[in-house]
Amino acid sequence: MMQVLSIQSRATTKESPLSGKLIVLTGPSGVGKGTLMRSLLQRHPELYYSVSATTRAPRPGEIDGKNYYFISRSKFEQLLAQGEFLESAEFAGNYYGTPREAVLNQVQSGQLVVLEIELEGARQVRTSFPEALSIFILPPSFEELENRIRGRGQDSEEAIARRLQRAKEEIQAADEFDLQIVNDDFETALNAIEAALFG
Ligand SMILES: Nc1nc2c(ncn2[C@@H]2O[C@H](COP(=O)(O)OP(=O)(O)O)[C@@H](O)[C@H]2O)c(=O)[nH]1
Ligand SMILES: Nc1ncnc2c1ncn2[C@@H]1O[C@H](COP(=O)(O)OP(=O)(O)O)[C@@H](O)[C@H]1O
Repeated sequence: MMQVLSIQSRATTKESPLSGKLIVLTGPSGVGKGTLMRSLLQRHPELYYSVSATTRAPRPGEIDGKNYYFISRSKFEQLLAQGEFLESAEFAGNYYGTPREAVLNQVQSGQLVVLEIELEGARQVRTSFPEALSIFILPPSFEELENRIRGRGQDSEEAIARRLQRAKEEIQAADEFDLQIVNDDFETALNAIEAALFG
């Protein structure tokens, strides 16, 4: 369960200068972000992967505190009101948010911190952390995206429909990001992310 973090006082909307590096990874549901992140973390365990809070129910195999902090809507709204999130958004009927203090501490201690977040959250981070590196993961085609989200077998028909509708809007925004990487061949995409992070 996520600890309620100490309240951060913020004089300005811009966060303090960073000594580490913040990376934002965004892409439509089902494109392969989670799979890419798991492989990247296996190659680079020194990366700090920001665990988000969400009101979505856990999928089979998802662990509280590892994949997400799974919390109630009232808890999420309490944390949001207390300014505990670096960014937050509603996506497909659930809330998602990045714990502010954990991320700031890690970046300010010189870590490479990865946020795997959707488009609205990425836009908020772009405002408060203009120096963050933002990467958008694209599917090779919309049909392939649908095949993957169905193939994953973890979303209801209603959830799939909502996610695919949102995916059309998100893909239109890909050019807002510093880098667009097509996740067609998995290893190629993984190597491209690695090259972006480590040069
Ligand atoms: N804004 C924001 N989006 C998040 C956060 N955590 C996860 N997301 C995004 O929420 C969307 C839905 O995530 P999830 O329910 O795990 O579904 P999936 O993308 O199909 O695996 C994805 O685009 C995630 O990248 C967060 O803390 N903030
Ligand atoms: N390059 C790829 N080619 C084919 N299938 C992929 C590829 N990358 C991921 N997948 C599969 O697509 C599905 C969705 O991947 P996932 O990582 O859950 O997406 P996201 O986290 O973006 O929602 C999973 O079944 C995953 O194994």
